[in-house]
Amino acid sequence: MHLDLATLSLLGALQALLIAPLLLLATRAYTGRARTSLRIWGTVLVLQSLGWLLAALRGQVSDWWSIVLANGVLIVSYAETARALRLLLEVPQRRGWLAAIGLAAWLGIVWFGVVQPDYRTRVCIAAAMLGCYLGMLLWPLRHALRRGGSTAQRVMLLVLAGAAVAWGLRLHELATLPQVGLLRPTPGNIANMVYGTLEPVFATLGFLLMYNEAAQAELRRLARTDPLTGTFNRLALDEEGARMFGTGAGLAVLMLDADHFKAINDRFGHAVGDRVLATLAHGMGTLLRPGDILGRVGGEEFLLLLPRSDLDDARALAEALRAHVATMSLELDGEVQPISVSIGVAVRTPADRDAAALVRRADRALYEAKRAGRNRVVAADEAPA
Ligand SMILES: Nc1nc2c(ncn2[C@@H]2O[C@H](COP(=O)(O)OP(=O)(O)OP(=O)(O)O)[C@@H](O)[C@H]2O)c(=O)[nH]1
Repeated sequence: MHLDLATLSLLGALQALLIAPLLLLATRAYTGRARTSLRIWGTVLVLQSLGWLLAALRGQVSDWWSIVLANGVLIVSYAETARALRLLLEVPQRRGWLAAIGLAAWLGIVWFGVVQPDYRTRVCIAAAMLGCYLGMLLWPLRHALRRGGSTAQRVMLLVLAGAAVAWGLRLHELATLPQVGLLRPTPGNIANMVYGTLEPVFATLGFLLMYNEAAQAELRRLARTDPLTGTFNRLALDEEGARMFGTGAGLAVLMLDADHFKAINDRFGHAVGDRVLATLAHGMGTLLRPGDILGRVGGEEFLLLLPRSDLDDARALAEALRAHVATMSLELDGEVQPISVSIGVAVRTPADRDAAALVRRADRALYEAKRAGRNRVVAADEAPA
């Protein structure tokens, strides 16, 4: 069987070129991080196809095209690949490092490509650069996989490992074969070209799987978040409440309600009222322990789930929250406006059948706190303090 490496390279270029517009078109339907990562990946494919095309023309066009420009374009595509994947892995971009590694490699390749031609040194430089980029992906991927990881991340790990193996073979040949060259049909070169030809499909599949996973996680986060305050919403509170109740451990629930909130809305307007709610949520959030769950159940009412807490813990936190809010001076339209919250507390008892029963008792305690004059804490089944 005769494998023509230039033809393989062209096939890789064609594949990447066919997939790229589909991805770039698809970006229109998305926003935010999802859109940015898809766009970067689409650009990566365009750059790769251009790079492979120029590389395939080695010997037929000047070295400035097939070495200097081809490598420059491919290096940018590898750096952008790392950027797109780091975006999906939610780790800092390190754009400075990506650019510095790419530039150093490109300068080295230009020097040993045009000024003092040396194929072996060029391949070593390219391998070192790819090694750095691979490291910048494998490190966060390893961390993600250690925390459980996902199928998509494992697929991406295989794709990256495939690239490392193909390059390892190429380096091995570089050290052992007397005659080397990009388009010589040696096993290492063939493995590299075959991998390079298939890579746009495999890597894009891995990327899309990871992308889909990140999009799902983002959707789930949005579906569980109250957009006004950034705290959990009722759906998340129901789920978390059921989960905490299901553990059988101690559980306390605080129902908090801003006092005379209607007056703030009436006087300063709904938009200012919204800002007050966000400030309240943020202020209360600063007093919570890891694992405590704060959410808005609606209007000016918040629910706080306190796992592994007894009545003393819950009352102490409720009192701290009440006191903290009472000292928050809100400057609204140039006026300092006092604000307070009333809080109902309930802790799990053997009679509670589910978390909802606990919430109902906290709600009744809150009603008692309001009735007793507001700005106070009342525990369920207790007389108002
Ligand atoms: N700005 C803003 N106001 C809201 C929102 N949801 C509900 N409200 C308002 O919150 C106010 C709640 O009023 P009430 O239920 O009478 O309670 P209150 O004035 O706080 O009085 P007490 O709870 O009895 O102390 C109403 O004016 C609602 O319009 C919201 O998302 N944003």
